[in-house]
Amino acid sequence: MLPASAPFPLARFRRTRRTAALRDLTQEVRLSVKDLIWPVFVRDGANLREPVASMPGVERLSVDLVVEAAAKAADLGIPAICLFPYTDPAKKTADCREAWNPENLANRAIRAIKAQVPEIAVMTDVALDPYNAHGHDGLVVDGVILNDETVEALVKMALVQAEAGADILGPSDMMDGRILAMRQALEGAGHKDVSILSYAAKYASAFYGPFRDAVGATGALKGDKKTYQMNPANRDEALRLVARDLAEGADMVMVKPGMPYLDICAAVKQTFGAPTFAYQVSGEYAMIRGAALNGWIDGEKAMLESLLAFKRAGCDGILTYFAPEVARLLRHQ
Ligand SMILES: NCc1[nH]cc(CCC(=O)O)c1CC(=O)O
Repeated sequence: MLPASAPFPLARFRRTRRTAALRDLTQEVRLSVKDLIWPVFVRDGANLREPVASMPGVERLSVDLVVEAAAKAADLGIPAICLFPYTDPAKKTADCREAWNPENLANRAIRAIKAQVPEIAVMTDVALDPYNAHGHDGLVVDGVILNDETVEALVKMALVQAEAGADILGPSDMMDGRILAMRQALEGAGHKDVSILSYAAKYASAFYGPFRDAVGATGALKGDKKTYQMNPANRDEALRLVARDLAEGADMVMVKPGMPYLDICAAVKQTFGAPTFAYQVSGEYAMIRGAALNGWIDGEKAMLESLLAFKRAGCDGILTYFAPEVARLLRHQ
């Protein structure tokens, strides 16, 4: 459809921009607190908060403080929180067994939040990178990231997360076949109502740098993730991956990173009409926050504009480290 318009001066586009009321009336998409998923970093200990140097304003929180943060997020109306553990290096092993320890940090955090703030949806990260010393999302043998063996490990990890009470599993590993394997295992174990939000189109991106700092994986990563994460040049492949993951039983899909991949967000939503999310990743956060802290841009306006752009692209929601701040700003709009 080509939007119709009369020739000038019959059409004057500035008429509907003249006042705030007219601009509000003709606004096409809106950002709501209900669109937000808040990623948080969890660490061991009690009453501990630790700043993440490359993400000013973001902290790693001990489980007790994550529960408090979840309660605040729920009060603000944020529907979901997504947990990323900062794992004790002593617990990292080649076989990644801490990943399916029911008492690991992530699972303790899930249980604590669900016990005290049941109304907020808890999303997890399903990938092995917090649990091995090399920082890869899968099992590594002789420098090769194994696919099928990793999928078996991810299934065990997914099951303990579901057991701990997770509402949404977030496989971020980019192995092939993991959605079907997880979905079948969940059905078999009686977790038929646990959702999977597949990181379906996840690109091998430089924008994850600050996150790897936050989870303590920066120095550790050997090489890069290009044999499993996508080539930033590819668009058709993203659509094939989304089709595949939906066919394997994903309830929702994600494009990641966000801002440099809005074309992919739009194509995914238009093609499949499935619940589509974007992850405004750590490097995107750092760019906006860093420029704002230097006085180079208006941070609040830039964060709101960046998130509105995801809605315009067709996303149903956004994972963003700005979630609580944005929720507060939206209350006063
Ligand atoms: N399983 C790894 C994972 N899960 C989420 C992110 C990145 C999130 C961000 O940058 O904010 C990453 C990093 C990576 O793939 O190396």
